[in-house]
Amino acid sequence: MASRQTTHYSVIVPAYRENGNIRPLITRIFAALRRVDSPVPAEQTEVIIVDDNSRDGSAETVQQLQQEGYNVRIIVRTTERGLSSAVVRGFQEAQGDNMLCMDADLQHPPEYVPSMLAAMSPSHTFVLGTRYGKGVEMDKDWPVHRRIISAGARVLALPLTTASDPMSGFFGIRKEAFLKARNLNAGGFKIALDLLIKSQIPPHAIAEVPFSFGVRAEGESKLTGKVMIKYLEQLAELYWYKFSSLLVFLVIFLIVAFFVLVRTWFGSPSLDSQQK
Ligand SMILES: Nc1nc2c(ncn2[C@@H]2O[C@H](COP(=O)(O)OP(=O)(O)O[C@H]3O[C@H](CO)[C@@H](O)[C@H](O)[C@@H]3O)[C@@H](O)[C@H]2O)c(=O)[nH]1
Repeated sequence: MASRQTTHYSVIVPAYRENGNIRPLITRIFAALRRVDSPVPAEQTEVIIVDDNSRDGSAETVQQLQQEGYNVRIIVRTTERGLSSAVVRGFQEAQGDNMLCMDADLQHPPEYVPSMLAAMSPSHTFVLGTRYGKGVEMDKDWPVHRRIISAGARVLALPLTTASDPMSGFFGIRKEAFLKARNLNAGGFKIALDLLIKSQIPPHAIAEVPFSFGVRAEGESKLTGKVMIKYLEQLAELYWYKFSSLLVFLVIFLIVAFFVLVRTWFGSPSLDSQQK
């Protein structure tokens, strides 16, 4: 197992009832990292699974994988729940400077992990796996309603960021950028969007990596109506976060402009009228 000092790369996997996907995920990540052409050494990479007390054998599977020599550990949370807060916890625990987040369900291709990890640097502090890049095709089995929800969610976020797919759950951030973020929204699913704004990632610091979003290998999606409502709440908060100072400036400007106009229209009392 890699020692604390040599872990430069961390992969964070939020997981809830994903036991069936954990073994193929971990073995495929490390197979990709062990390839001779991998830009990132497997020995310098850790995987952290943040599980919300699934009680489906996930912890035992991780234990077996550890015994087989894989650098993977599991954090089992018993008092907290939720995808975004699980990702934040993983980032807090990560030892690496380059931190990647991906789903457990193999919708994010594990073979992309080495290049995604390597894409982060002090000048590219954010890497985004995008489903809207050139030549990317959505899996034809991806349900129509999910495509519509995804497109709608993306349009609503357009004024907030230049990133092409801020809804993506396949993204990475450098530790120093993550540490800049304050008051992260730990509810809902859209932690990448929150980080892009609250870590103040400039457009030129975002490296985008196009990938094809597959369908779930096993288990069920946890994206419910409640998660979508949480997204709308999050958007309202982010709009306020990003545009409130502009709004205050605009209001002050309008008030000043109003008084200037009133003064110009009605004029100040002339000297003549004052002398009368
Ligand atoms: N620890 C923890 N993990 C969770 C929870 N809810 C979901 N997860 C884990 O988070 C990952 C994504 O959850 P899914 O339920 O599979 O989400 P999805 O519907 O496929 O949505 C994905 O794609 C969206 C884009 O369409 C993304 O916006 C979203 O973030 C996610 O990546 C999976 O590994 C899942 O086990 C939770 O409450 N706690």
